[in-house]
Amino acid sequence: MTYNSFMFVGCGNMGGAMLDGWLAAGQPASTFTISDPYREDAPDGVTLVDKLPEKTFDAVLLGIKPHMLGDLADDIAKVIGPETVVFSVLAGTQLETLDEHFPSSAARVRVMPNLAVKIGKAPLALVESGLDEAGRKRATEFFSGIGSCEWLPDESQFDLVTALSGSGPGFVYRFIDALASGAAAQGLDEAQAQRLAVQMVEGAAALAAQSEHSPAELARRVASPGGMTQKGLDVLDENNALKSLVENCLVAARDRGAEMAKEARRKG
Ligand SMILES: NC(=O)C1=CN([C@@H]2O[C@H](COP(=O)(O)OP(=O)(O)OC[C@H]3O[C@@H](n4cnc5c(N)ncnc54)[C@H](O)[C@@H]3O)[C@@H](O)[C@H]2O)C=CC1
Ligand SMILES: O=C(O)[C@@H]1CCC=N1
Repeated sequence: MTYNSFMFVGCGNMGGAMLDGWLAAGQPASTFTISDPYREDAPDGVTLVDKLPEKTFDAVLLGIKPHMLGDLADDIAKVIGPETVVFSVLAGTQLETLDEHFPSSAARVRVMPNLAVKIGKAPLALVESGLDEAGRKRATEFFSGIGSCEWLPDESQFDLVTALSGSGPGFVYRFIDALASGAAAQGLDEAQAQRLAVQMVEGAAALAAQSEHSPAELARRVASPGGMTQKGLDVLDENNALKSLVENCLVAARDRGAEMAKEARRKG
């Protein structure tokens, strides 16, 4: 199921990755329009406009930076009619803010993707205001082309989910980089260390996704008693070092979401 006319307002890293993902999943290019003044081109068949047209769309996806919404909302409202579903990937921008800016839309949906939408492998957290059952089904089918949908019952954990699955790739890339640079510091060729680290994480994640065992159990299975892995895990586990570092990282990212929500309300 699709939206016959789908507008991206802002199509940079995130919007662009979503568009690439939908095109790769077989969505017709002709259904997509991009409004992004800094974009010079669009994929074949996708319409690029230099200002918002005088017509409404079935769906509008906000892919701008969160702090821009207050200034742009009145202009964006021109492409939103009573049938339009507004999707927002804006970190920290709450449904209440979207409801205030776009009261005449059919529904507002916060979506938290990550850059893996480009290859159809992102977790997508969604929470909505105003969607009926059919609208929810349509959104689920459409977004399933670029990842797997997880609807949340309300917004209370949305910032935490953003930290986990939206920001998460950034944290994982940092860990991969630390593995590669640690091995390089110990004498391995830098490029080879990076290749090994990336392939190892790709395979480990794919296996965890298929496995009947939890990640904790899988770690236990890698570590032979008295062997090498256990010695390494002991370093990560000493004083709960890795777990508390990662929890602090998630909390810091989550709490920034609440600050951004306040900033967005002030600008609205
Ligand atoms: N980058 C990521 O991994 C993720 C980003 N997000 C959210 O995605 C949104 C966009 O982030 P990125 O794509 O990373 O930033 P970005 O800077 O790459 O994209 C923003 C786009 O907005 C465009 N833009 C600027 N002024 C505009 C205007 N007046 N009208 C239309 N477009 C305009 C820019 O040219 C740019 O292409 C943010 O709200 C962020 O919270 C959410 C999840 C993950
Ligand atoms: O850093 C940010 O604010 C956004 C949210 C998730 C990923 N990027």
